[in-house]
Amino acid sequence: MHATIQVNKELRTIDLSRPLDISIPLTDGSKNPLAWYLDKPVIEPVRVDNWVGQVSEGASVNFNTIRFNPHAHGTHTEGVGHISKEFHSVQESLQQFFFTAEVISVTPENFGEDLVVPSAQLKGLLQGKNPEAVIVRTLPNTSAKKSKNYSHTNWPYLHENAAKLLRELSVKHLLIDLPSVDKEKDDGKLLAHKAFWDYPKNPRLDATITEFIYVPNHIGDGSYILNLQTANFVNDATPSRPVLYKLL
Ligand SMILES: N[C@@H](CC(=O)c1ccccc1NC=O)C(=O)O
Repeated sequence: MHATIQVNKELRTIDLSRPLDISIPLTDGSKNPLAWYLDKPVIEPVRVDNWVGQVSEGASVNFNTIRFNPHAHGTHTEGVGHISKEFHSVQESLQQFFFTAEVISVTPENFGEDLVVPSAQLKGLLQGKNPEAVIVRTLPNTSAKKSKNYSHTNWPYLHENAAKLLRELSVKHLLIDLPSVDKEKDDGKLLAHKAFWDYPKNPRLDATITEFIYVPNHIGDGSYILNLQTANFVNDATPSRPVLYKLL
């Protein structure tokens, strides 16, 4: 099924039968990716007295309870409520689900002991484009990202000015293939989160950050339509499933 959509004044076509999924599936397996010092998710049948919620154990249905953390266990989308004193559900920040998007591949640069994506690199890669969403793939891009335990690894992060640049370009949705856009252990500074959301000065309630995506190498850099869907959890963050469609 093809859909023709109007993007600004141009008509563009996408093929809905060719979704490019850039989420990481959440499982209770030992290969599920991890961060923030948590153990893997738990998916287990409900047990009440002698009853086990599993068809192979005699129940009529499979009836699992899932225990997981959206920030630690895979692809998730968050709003400014992730860092604010006041409660804000990410759902307040995501009320439309299709966006113009640009995939860029960045090479984090040495910065003291850290690897950082500087503003100038983002600026160069965006080539003056003005998408609603920017999808950041960090290089090297290996499939090990889908099953990595990131705890205590000091992963690469966006320089505060890189996040600020995206805000100044009015980018509403920032997606990245790391557990956080910020440094793992930063004493709570969260500089890139704050710069992107303009928090606390002028909090951007209509902007989201999606972390822990994986952009397979067969998806080239360039322009796409992004469908960003989440489970409807009322929380600062929720598991999400970003899907790209190539512009034909
Ligand atoms: N970088 C922060 C910690 C942080 O961001 C964080 C810590 C535990 C669980 C989740 C965190 N951030 C998640 O998005 C710090 O070092 O204080």
